[in-house]
Amino acid sequence: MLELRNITAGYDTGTVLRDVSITVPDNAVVALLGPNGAGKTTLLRVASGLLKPRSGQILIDGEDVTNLKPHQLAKRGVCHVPEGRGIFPSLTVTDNIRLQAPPGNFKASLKKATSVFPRLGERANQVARTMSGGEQQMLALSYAYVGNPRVVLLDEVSMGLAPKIVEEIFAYLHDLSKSNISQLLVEQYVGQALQLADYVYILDRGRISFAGEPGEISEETIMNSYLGSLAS
Ligand SMILES: Nc1ncnc2c1ncn2[C@@H]1O[C@H](COP(=O)(O)OP(=O)(O)OP(=O)(O)O)[C@@H](O)[C@H]1O
Repeated sequence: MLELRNITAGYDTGTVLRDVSITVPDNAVVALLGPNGAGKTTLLRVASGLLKPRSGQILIDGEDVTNLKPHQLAKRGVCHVPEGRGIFPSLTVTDNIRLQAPPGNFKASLKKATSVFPRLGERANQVARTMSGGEQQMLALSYAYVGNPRVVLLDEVSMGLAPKIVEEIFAYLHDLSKSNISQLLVEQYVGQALQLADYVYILDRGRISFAGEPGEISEETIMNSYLGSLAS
């Protein structure tokens, strides 16, 4: 279980998150929704160790891991698929997977990635930057399958993709949710995120404004809260 407890964090320009607490239980999908600029990406960066919080704690199974570096958190099973994909654009598909595979596990990882995403198998020797947006996103998502993580932090993985590819991506996330890997999902497709999620948090201007199960809140209420936030 991954827990962010009473997190306050921000940048030189100011505080972004104030006293934010969220829990990602084992084998659960947690959707983190909220309007632009609410602090969702910032919260994922705190969870993966890229941004140190000013106060608060990160806990894995109750153990305080707040001071661990990103690569140490990755070793503990936290896999971050950042906005903008986080792949190595000048490397081939195969080399990207090689870098993500656990030591000594490259061949098995390549096999796993290409069985989940056959398109990656067809493009194994292609340089990542020359692939379509959807293919690049599959490569980024394959990290969640090959690295053997416990929790995957997914930052707007559907961003900028055609509706058909978005559908495919959600189908993969659905598959992923059947394995014993948890997801913390930041998504602009609120309806799809609600369908997939076991728990939902809404972040508004750096604070949690709703925490509960998807059945407790409608897509319409969420969209209205986005509009309210923009208007004020
Ligand atoms: N590296 C940075 N330096 C300074 N300010 C930043 C930095 N990154 C983000 N911010 C600011 O922090 C606030 C929250 O940004 P963040 O990207 O976390 O929001 P978000 O909820 O993910 O938004 P979006 O849905 O638009 O991606 C914004 O006001 C943003 O301008």
